Amino acid sequence: MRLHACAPAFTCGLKNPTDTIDPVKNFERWKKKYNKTKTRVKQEKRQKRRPEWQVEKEAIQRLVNKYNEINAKDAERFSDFPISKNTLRGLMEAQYRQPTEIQRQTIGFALQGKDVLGAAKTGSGKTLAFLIPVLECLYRQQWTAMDGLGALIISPTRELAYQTFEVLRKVGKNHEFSAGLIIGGKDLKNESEKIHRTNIIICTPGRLLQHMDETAAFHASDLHMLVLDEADRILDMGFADTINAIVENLPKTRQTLLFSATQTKSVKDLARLSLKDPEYVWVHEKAKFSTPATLEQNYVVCELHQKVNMLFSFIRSHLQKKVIVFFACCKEVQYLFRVFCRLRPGMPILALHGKQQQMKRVEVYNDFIKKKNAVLFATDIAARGLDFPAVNWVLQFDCPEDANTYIHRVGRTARYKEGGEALLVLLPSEEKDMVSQLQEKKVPINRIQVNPEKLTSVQQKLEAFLAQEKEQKERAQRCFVSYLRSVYLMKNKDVFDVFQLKLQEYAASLGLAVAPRVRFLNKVQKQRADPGQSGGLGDVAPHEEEKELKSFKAQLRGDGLKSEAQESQSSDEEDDEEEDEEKVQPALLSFPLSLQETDSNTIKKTEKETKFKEAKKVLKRNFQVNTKLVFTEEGQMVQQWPPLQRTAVPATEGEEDDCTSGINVEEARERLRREDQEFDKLEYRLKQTHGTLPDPDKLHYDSEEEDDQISRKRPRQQATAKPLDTGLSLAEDEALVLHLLGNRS
Ligand SMILES: Nc1ncnc2c1ncn2[C@@H]1O[C@H](COP(=O)(O)OP(=O)(O)OP(=O)(O)O)[C@@H](O)[C@H]1O
Repeated sequence: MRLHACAPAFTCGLKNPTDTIDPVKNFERWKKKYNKTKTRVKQEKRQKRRPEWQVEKEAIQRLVNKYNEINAKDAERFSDFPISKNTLRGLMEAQYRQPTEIQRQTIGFALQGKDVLGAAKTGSGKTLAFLIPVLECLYRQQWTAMDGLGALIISPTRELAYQTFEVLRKVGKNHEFSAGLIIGGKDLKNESEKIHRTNIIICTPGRLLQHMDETAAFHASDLHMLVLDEADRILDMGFADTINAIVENLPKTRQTLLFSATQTKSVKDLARLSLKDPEYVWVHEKAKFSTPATLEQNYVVCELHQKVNMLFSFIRSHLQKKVIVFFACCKEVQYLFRVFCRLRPGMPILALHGKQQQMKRVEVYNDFIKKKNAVLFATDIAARGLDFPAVNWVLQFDCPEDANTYIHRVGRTARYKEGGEALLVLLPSEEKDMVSQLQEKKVPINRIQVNPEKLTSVQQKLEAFLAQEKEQKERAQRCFVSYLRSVYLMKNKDVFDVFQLKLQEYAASLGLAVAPRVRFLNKVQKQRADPGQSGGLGDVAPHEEEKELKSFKAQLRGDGLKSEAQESQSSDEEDDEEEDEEKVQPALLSFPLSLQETDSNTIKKTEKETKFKEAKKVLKRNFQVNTKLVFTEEGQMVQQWPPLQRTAVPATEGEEDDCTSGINVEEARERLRREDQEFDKLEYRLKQTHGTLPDPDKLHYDSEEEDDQISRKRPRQQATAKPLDTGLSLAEDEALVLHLLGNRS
């Protein structure tokens, strides 16, 4: 018997044949199962009768109970973290399955409610590292539209804010929260109506502060989480006041997350944000290099007057690549973009800088994302955080301000396990100190040689363009002055020395026959020669000079942040003009995360209608239709924009024809000389009247408008010569007009 009793242990689950035929035992087994199912069904019914929020609350509690058990080391998938089903589904649908290192190491701390300072190389996935905790934080609180602002994400640039908003839309689409993008624009009223119902705000600092100051219904007293993306940039001296003022309006109980690729542990910064025992997560602190391993980095030393030729030659030899070229200031981008379009290197050229109006910036951003091969001319506005897919090359045409800026710029390529190449162009005077700075920051960079004989010279062509187009010449002059000013304002005088630059050669390389007068340099030179003289730049107190320097640099780079921060006080005529343009655009995109697709579709629809209407208007406006359309070998239409404009100096006989049959360089030079004479005469006359020469920057102030905007200040006859901006490229416009004309005839 005993043996029998033990038998099941040895039979390994084999049933006793007598069981199957014993009806009593069978019945008991059935009854047991039946009772179990009955209780489960009863429980489920009871559960269903309970309100949804209560069920959710229990689910939340189950998640929260697991927070203390989070083991970052073992988390191989997002589902290994105790995060809500809605977030997990959003991540899966966006094809995010395994967390990256920075995500693995920070999500746990953030879920536990700790303040986090996260730093990891560029392209390592910092955005999700803060977006997931933001969604989970509000989910935990069962946040609703009625609760107002729950999380605030501050970005240094509008582009980065826009990009973060897009990622949030993707991963947060299964949640019910509303999200808003506040990145400038003047339509405060429209924003004010929605802002108090927005749960997650992604913003640039200036605009947010404006709402805090001016929108009565808006308050952040219930804020649970503050995120500073690219924290070191936001906490930079130039933005300190804005951040201080914002933080004053936030509750002290909030949780704070700071992320950047180049983070400092500056005690001052942390005190400003009142962080509470923050967790420092520096993923690549012990890494041999501070840039991605898949990034190949080189530099060349090139004379200033050879840089434009080098850029052209570089582009010509990388026609099938996606390239970003970084410049020191907006006016360089504006000028070189235009002339490079006209040089037709054989690939699409785009430009992104802070003087463009917001819609244009977004359009360029999206355009560049879509393109397979293209070159983007940009200021440092594009240096941080932007995630352009498949960028092969980053070329730094102008030396970056410091090693951190270098790291962020090159970080636009070699993102998330991809490869990339970076080339830094240095002047002989910049080489020694910049290279040692980079080595200090653990940037592996090698010098390579460029054979000067292999460079294609474009100087003559530029001279010819400037001879044909007065506006272009003015742009070249402003580019010249702005570049020098940007060099002069650089803090690190060991790297940047404006007095070592050969001005005449540089001017010539831009196509200018004569180097424009640079008033501030003359002033400094005088000051140097006669240090006792008062009223010069040397009189400025050091800290004031620094402040001025910071603010001016922000303007030069056109990084949007500073101009936003000081929007209301800006005395810069150009910015005013631009902000007026922005008035017509809604600056707040606010709607539940799941509904956003519909809204963007509506915007597109209306855009299309107006393009057609505008094209019809173009027909009525003596549009020049007999213009050559040029295609590359791959069949892509070559940009014909910007259109030609006539010079102020009347052309001699025969010169007119040159526009269509190529460029007569000699005649163009002659014209340029005559124009310079005219310019000198004008200067002389002005000097007679005012006693001092005008600043070339100010003299041409009114032509500083948006790239493809029609200047409201330009003389009438020039304004009519400009084509109407239809929102299409000129080539597309022309094709459309030709098509319409064809239909009429
Ligand atoms: N877990 C993940 N799985 C797959 N791809 C990811 C993951 N996390 C991020 N990525 C992708 O990696 C790329 C870089 O991410 P992200 O822009 O967040 O980097 P970053 O660290 O913020 O870079 P930067 O310092 O330049 O701002 C993006 O294209 C993103 O979609």
